[in-house]
Amino acid sequence: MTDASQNTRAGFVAIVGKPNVGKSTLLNSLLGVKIAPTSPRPQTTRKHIRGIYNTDTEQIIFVDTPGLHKPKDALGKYMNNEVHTALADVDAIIWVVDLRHPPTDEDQLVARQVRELRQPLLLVGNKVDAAKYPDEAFKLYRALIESRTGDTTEFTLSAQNDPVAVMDVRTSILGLLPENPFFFPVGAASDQSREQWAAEIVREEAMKKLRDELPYAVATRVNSWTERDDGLQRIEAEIVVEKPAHKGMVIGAGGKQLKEIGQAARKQLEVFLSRKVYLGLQVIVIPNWREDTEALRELGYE
Ligand SMILES: Nc1nc2c(ncn2[C@@H]2O[C@H](COP(=O)(O)OP(=O)(O)OP(=O)(O)O)[C@@H](O)[C@H]2O)c(=O)[nH]1
Repeated sequence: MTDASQNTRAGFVAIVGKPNVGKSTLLNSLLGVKIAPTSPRPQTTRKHIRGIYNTDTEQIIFVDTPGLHKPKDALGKYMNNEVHTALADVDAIIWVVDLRHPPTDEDQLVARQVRELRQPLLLVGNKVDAAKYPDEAFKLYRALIESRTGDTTEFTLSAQNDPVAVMDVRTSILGLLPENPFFFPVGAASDQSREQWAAEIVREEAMKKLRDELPYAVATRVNSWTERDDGLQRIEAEIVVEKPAHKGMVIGAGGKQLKEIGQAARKQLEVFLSRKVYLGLQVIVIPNWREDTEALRELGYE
């Protein structure tokens, strides 16, 4: 009998870091395909999204954690729980920091978590392309975890436009994988359903357009997805807001903003699906959904 586990190595890797440092961007480059949503606003990644990288004999399962922050409401608490769950049982941790700035309180919070963990750590100093004093900044981040006992490997890079450096990170991770059979069938790129993926793209585009506090009160879901004989993908989605007053803000004067959100999302979906897409978008109100455990579950935050 052949035992696949003799020849294969596989493991889980968590990506941590405060909001907006480039975790999703790094994950996307590590995978080579777009999985997690990226946008210029912090806290875009609310879901526990995994991406999987396969070679013939190796499998890396990435756990993309939401930004660590001080919980303000039920959603915030959910997010911090996610971070703990993600870190408890992984084989390696990638901590992403933004080299454009020295560490903040939020980085200290992440560092406190990372310090306690014995797994190998990859400290990734990101956005070096836009950093004035990257070496000085890196020193300050390194100092936050001086007392750590586990191995630390350091990288300075630009997740956005330095694929060669990102490949070094991936090679380093591959070297850390324990002997294991594959956890997921080869060919699986993500454990998200296509509906969840499309909903994230709609949310990403909505958040780019919306201003101030509103984006954090926006959730999205896809209610139906059908394929016509000619290949057209018909997707019906909802943007969920928590107050009636927010509805109009999302729709915009004469429906202009909703139309723009829909167009931008449709374009993205068409690129990734290589198919024509019809995207139907509705805005609905679920009062205070962020405080409502039931609604959070319904919207996929569990
Ligand atoms: N200049 C520069 N910007 C980058 C780089 N990597 C990411 N960014 C930008 O930083 C912003 C945040 O990137 P994300 O990947 O969404 O960050 P994140 O850490 O996943 O954010 P959250 O989901 O809020 O936790 C986006 O506007 C990215 O385009 C980089 O290497 N250089």
